[in-house]
Formats: sequence, C-alpha cells, structure tokens
Amino acid sequence: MNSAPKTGSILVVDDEASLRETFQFFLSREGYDPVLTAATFDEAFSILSSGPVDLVISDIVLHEASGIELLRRTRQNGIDSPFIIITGYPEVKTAADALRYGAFDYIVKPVDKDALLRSVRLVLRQRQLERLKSQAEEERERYRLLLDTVFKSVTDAIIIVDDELNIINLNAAARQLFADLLPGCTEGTNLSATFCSAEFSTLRTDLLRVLQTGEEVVEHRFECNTIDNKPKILSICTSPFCEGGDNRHGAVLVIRDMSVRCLQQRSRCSSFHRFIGSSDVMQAVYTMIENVGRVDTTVLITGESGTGKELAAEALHRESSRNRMPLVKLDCTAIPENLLESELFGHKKGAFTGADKDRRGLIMQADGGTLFLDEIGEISAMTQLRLLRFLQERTFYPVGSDTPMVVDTRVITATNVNLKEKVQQGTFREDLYFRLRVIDISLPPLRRRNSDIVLLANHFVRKFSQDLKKPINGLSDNAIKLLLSHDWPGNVRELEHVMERAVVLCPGVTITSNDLPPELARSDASPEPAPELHLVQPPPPAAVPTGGASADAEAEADTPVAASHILSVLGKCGGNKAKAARLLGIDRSTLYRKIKEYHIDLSVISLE
Ligand SMILES: Nc1ncnc2c1ncn2[C@@H]1O[C@H](COP(=O)(O)OP(=O)(O)OP(=O)(O)O)[C@@H](O)[C@H]1O
Repeated sequence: MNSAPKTGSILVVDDEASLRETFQFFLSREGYDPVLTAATFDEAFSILSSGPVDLVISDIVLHEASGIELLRRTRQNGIDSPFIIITGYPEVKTAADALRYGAFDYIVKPVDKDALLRSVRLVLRQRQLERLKSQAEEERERYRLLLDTVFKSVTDAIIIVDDELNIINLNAAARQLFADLLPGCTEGTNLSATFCSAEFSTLRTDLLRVLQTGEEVVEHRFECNTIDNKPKILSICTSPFCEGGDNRHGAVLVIRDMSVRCLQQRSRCSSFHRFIGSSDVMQAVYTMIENVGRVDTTVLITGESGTGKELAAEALHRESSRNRMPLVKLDCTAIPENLLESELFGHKKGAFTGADKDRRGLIMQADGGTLFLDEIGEISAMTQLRLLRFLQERTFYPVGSDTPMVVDTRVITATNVNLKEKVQQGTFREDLYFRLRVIDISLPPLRRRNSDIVLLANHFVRKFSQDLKKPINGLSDNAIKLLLSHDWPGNVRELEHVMERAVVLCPGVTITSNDLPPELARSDASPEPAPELHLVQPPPPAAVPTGGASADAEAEADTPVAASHILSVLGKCGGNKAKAARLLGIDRSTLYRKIKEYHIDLSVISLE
C-alpha cells in the first residue's frame, strides 16, 4: 500500500452499495483521494456536472439506466472524464458502445484488482499529462499574447529577418519607420538588396555580422534622411534570432528613433523663463540652467553687468524642485558690510547696539528654497568665512548666538568681477571660491550675440509700448542698423533702457534712428533707400540722424521709411485712408499731408 495521496479524483458508480464501498475502500487504501461514490445515474451525472472528475469507474448496470448511457450523456454534455466500464455480462455490443463513446477500459467481473489498479494508474497519469500539457499550452498562449502585445505596442521598430535577410515579421513602429525611410518594405522584402545603399549599409553590415557570429551587435547610432529629406538619427541593436522547433534562424533589428529627442535637445528657444534670445550661446545657457537647475548644487553665475545674471538665478530656482519655496535675493553691495552678516545669518536680541529683538537671517528665510547672493565678490573676509562654514556644514550661528541652526538652503551666487583674480590677489578665499563655483554658468555679453539684439529690441519695444500705452509697431531699418553696430558695454540692461527711452521719445509708430541716443549714432549710418516703385520722386536726401535732432530733421531722416511704411499700411487697408491713418496712429489730415509731401503714388498701391 502506498499511503501518499495520489493525484486525481475518482467516482465509483454502482447501484450495489457493497460493491461501491469495496471499490472505495480499496482505492482509498491505495492512496487515491478523493474517491467519490454514486448509487444512481442521476447522482453520478450530477457529480460529473458539478466539477471535473479524473476517472469514473462505472458498473454497466445501474438501476434505472446503464453505465454506457452515463458515458454517452457525459460526452454529449462535453464532459471528458475518462471511464472504466465494469460489466458482469460482457457483450460485444456494450463493449463496442463503450469504445465508441470513448471509454478507456472495459473490465469484466470478477474484477482483477491488479488489472484495475494498472488501468487506474494509467488513466490518471495520462490525465495528469494532459492537464500539464494544456497548462503549458495556456501558459504559452498567454506568453505569446503578451509578446504580441509588446511587439505591437512598443515605439521601437522591431524587424525580424531570416538568414537570407528576408523580413519575416515587423511591428507597427517598423512599418511607420519604413514608410518614412524606405517605402514598400514589408514582410518578404529582402533587406540585403534594400540596405545596399551607402546610407543604410551599416544596418546590412550589422545583420550580416550577427548572422555570421551569432553575437549581438550592441547599440550604435547612425544618421539617415527620410524620403522628404528630414534628418533622422536611429539607434540600432541587432541580435540573433532562433525560432524554436524548425531551427530557422535569423536576426532581430531593434531601431529606436532618436531624432525627436535630439531635435528637442537642439530645438532653438527664443525665450526661456524671462530670458529672450535665440543665439547659440544663449541656447547653451538655457541647456545648462535646465540641467543644473534640477541638481541641488552651488552655482556661481558670472558675466558682465546687465547680462541677465539675476534672470539666470531665477530660472535656476524655477527649474529646481525648490520652486515652490522662496527665492530670497540679496545684493551684497546694497548693505553696509557691518550689517551684512546679521542680514544673512540673523542675530540675537542684544547682539549689537540696535539689535532690540531676535531676527531671522535671509539664509533662514530661504529654508527649503534658494538664496541668491549677487555681487558675491564684494563680501568681507569675515562674511566669506561664515559663508564657507555654512556651505561646508549646512549649519550656522546667528550673530550673538551660540546655538547652531540647521537649514536646507541652496546658495546661488553671482559676480561681474573676476573672482579668480581676486583669489590670486588674496582678497577672496580660494576655498570659498571653489565651494561657490561647483558649477559655473557664464552669461555672454550682448556684443557676442548680435543675433539676439533685434529680438531683444523688439521685445522691449512691445513691453514699453504696452506699459506706456503708445502704439508702436517696430523699428526702422536704420534704427536696427545702429543697434547692431553698437558695442553694448551695459549689455541687455543698456539695450532695455535705450528702448524705453526710444518708446518715450518716438513721435510716430515706428522707432527711428532719431529716437535712439546720440552715442549710438555712427557716421556711416546712411538712410534706407526708398522703394522707387512706390515713389514718383525720391525724397530729398536725408541728414545723418543724430540724437536730439529736431522733429523735422527726424522726419526727414526717416522719410523713405515712413513713406514706404505708409504705403505698405495703405496697401494692407486696401487704400482706405481713414483705416490706414488709424493704424498709423495719425489723423487723416496728417496722412493726406504726408502722401502729398512724400509724393506717394497711390495708383501703385499693391493690395495685400
Ligand atoms: N536675455 C534677456 N532677455 C530679457 N531681458 C534680459 C535679458 N538679460 C537681461 N535682461 C534684462 O536686463 C536687465 C538686467 O538683467 P540682470 O539684472 O539679470 O543682469 P545682471 O547680470 O544681474 O546685472 P548686474 O551684474 O548689474 O547685477 C533686467 O531688467 C533683465 O530683465
């Protein structure tokens, strides 16, 4: 006897109680569990219908029906439990019926125990194997579905080829990629021929190498062009591919389109936080701020006065995870040196004359956020030391206190002096210098980014015309020429002030060279040529514009521009003078006067 329970449930069906119990006892003793019994057809059928039974041992004679009928009904109802039919009266017909309905065995009474046990073992083992097989199939199907879903849904292009480089399979992303690069490539296409051009030869080489060596070729990137000539950067991994049973082999190409990310990285911004500027140097600054903003490190911002160091500090704070906490700013030169320490670190009541109550310093006020210290090169040796200690230990002592304070404040500093020189001269601590400039962001002077001047000038014109409620719509070519030829020692701040002044002074709707300060005027600034087509006679030669010129002289200097501008506005308004005058910001009689004065030929108005 084997006492270990054996897998599989057995149902014994016999209308004779003694036989049922004998079978049950005998099978249970052999370790089968559970061994169920049923006395009638209905009872047996109900057990079989209510859950799977691994083996039915049924007498052929049941009181009101037969074991063969039970077998037939169970098969009819889709129940596949194996049957061993026991009979006291062996007949060809019942044996044939039993076989026909799929009985596993047909045993004649008196039942030989060993023969029965052999049969039972066999049935149950087969049953168990079938169960394992169907479990494995289910598992495989689930896995296949999973892979299929992944294959279809990934954004990487996946292409499977055989050993002759014919495409066996490709996913939706690969179809899309091919549609952009090599239309017509699909299942069955031979990539050996398709990838023969120099542009795609890398892919072909990779595939061949994988097929030859059976080893993966790990990621590398290559450049190509789409059919409409857009550049693409593709990252490729090629691996061997073996297909289970039939030993077919080939390779899998996984291609990731990196162009989007690269384009995003490269895409030019003309503004970033409060910065305006699309030059390469400013793009580099934006990228740096984006990258450094997220890292909680000390940053030193350098650059000439007016280059936007404060804007950079703001942008760094906005880009950081501290952006919901305060950004506290301090211009270190704005506070007398003897008060700077207390301003920064706070003080205790009575720490010095006038300290009539405890005061929280700015470092504490910026807890969780950022402290921006402008003009850091100007702080005293003592403040340098205290700042260094704070940066090293993240704790500080308010003036007059011996209780250390712990804060989580990020420090960003800025200077327009050469701190390195100060270090060499011994006026700035080298250890602090290195602490401060863990990251150094250098803002380029305006003269190194000429392409931003017009962008910035227009931005400021828009800003000030809104602030001052003056409808100014742009700058004349002459004015732009002067702006571009200036050296901008005061950088963007200087340009900002120049444009504010120009908006204030501008008598019309366009900023002209005469609205700019005299120091911008250059002897080579010549008036813009008149568009001959639109003027019957060229206007009188314009004087070289100088700041502080009279209104008449100004008008004269920019006559061609004004004339062409009037003409263009008239064109836009379809020749409607009232509308044009409104747009130009002048009254109708002035417009008539100017048309006459500038000899504008209305017959040539091109209607836009
Ligand atoms: N790229 C820019 N786009 C728009 N405005 C700018 C830009 N750079 C500077 N500005 C403006 O110029 C002025 C000066 O900028 P900011 O105070 O940030 O310069 P700074 O380098 O800190 O100057 P300083 O060294 O004198 O303190 C500000 O009004 C600022 O808004």
